[in-house]
Amino acid sequence: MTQDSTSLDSLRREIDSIDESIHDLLIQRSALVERIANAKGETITVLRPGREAEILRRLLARHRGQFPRMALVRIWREMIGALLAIQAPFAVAVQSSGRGPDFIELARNHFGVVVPLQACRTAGQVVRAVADSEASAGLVSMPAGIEMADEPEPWWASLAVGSGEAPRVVARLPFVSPPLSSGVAELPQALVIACRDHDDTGDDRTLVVLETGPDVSRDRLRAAMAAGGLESAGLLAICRRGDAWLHLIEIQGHVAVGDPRLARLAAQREPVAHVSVIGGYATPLPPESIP
Ligand SMILES: O=C(O)C(=O)C[C@]1(C(=O)O)C=C[C@@H](O)C=C1
Repeated sequence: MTQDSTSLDSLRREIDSIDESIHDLLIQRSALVERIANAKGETITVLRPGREAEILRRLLARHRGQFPRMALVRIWREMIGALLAIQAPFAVAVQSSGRGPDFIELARNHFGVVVPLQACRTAGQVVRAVADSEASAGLVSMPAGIEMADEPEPWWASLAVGSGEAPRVVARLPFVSPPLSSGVAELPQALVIACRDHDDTGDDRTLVVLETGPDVSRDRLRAAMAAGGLESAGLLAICRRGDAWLHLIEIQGHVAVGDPRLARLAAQREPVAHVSVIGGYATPLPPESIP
C-alpha cells in the first residue's frame, strides 16, 4: 500500500467516525424534540417558525469554513421539517394557482421531504383547509397591489375578520433565498399561515389590515400610524369591502394583538376606522448574507 492510500484510508476512517457522531447527535436531537412535543401538550400546532428562524440565524452567524451556507440551511430545514412531522400529523396546504409549481418547490425546500403537501387551487381554499384543521399550515402567495382575486375577497382580508383561533401569518418564505434557477427571473414570495400567533424573534415584521373610507393616501396612512407609534414598512395590497377600503400594511417590528399602539391608532377614528393584526414573520435574511 502506498503512503497516499494509507493516509486516504485514515482520513476516510475519520469521516466515518464523524458521520457516526453526526448520526448519534441526530438521534439525540430527535429524542429531545419528542420531549418538547410532550411538553407542548394540547397546543393547536407544533409549528414554531420564530424558533426555527432563531436557530438558522444563530448557526449562520457562527458558520465558518468552506461548507456552503445554503447547504447548511437545507440540511437544517430538512431536519426541522422531519421533526415537525414526528411531533404530530403535519401537512401543508399549498396554493396551486398562479405560480403553483414554484410554491410547491418553496414548500418542499422549507418543510422538507417528509411533510405531506396538499395542493389547493386558490389561496382562499388554503385558508379554509387550515381553519378547518385539514392542514396544519398553509402556503399562500405574497399579496401585491390591488387584488383582482378569483374569490369574492383576497385571502388576507378574510384573516382580518378572524377570531383568536383563525389562521394567521406566521412566516415568510423563502427565509433564506436560494440562487435563482436558470430561466427564473425572480423568486416567488409566499407567506405561511397557521392557527397560532406570530413569534417575537427580535427582528420581525407584523402584518396589519387597516380599514378606512375611500381616498386615503399612503402618506396619510403612514402619518396616522406614526402618530400611533407604529412604523410602516410598506403597503402590500388594498381591496374594497363595501364602502370601506382595506389596506394590508407591513409594520416594522413585532406587534402583538393587544399592543396599545394599535388601540391608539384605532382611537383616532380618522382615517383608520379599524385595525386587525393578521400575523407576522421573522424578517428573512438578505440574499447577500448567503454568499
Ligand atoms: O422547539 C420546538 O418547539 C420544536 O418543536 C423543535 C423544532 C426543532 O427541530 O428545533 C422543530 C419544530 C419547530 O417548528 C421548532 C423547532
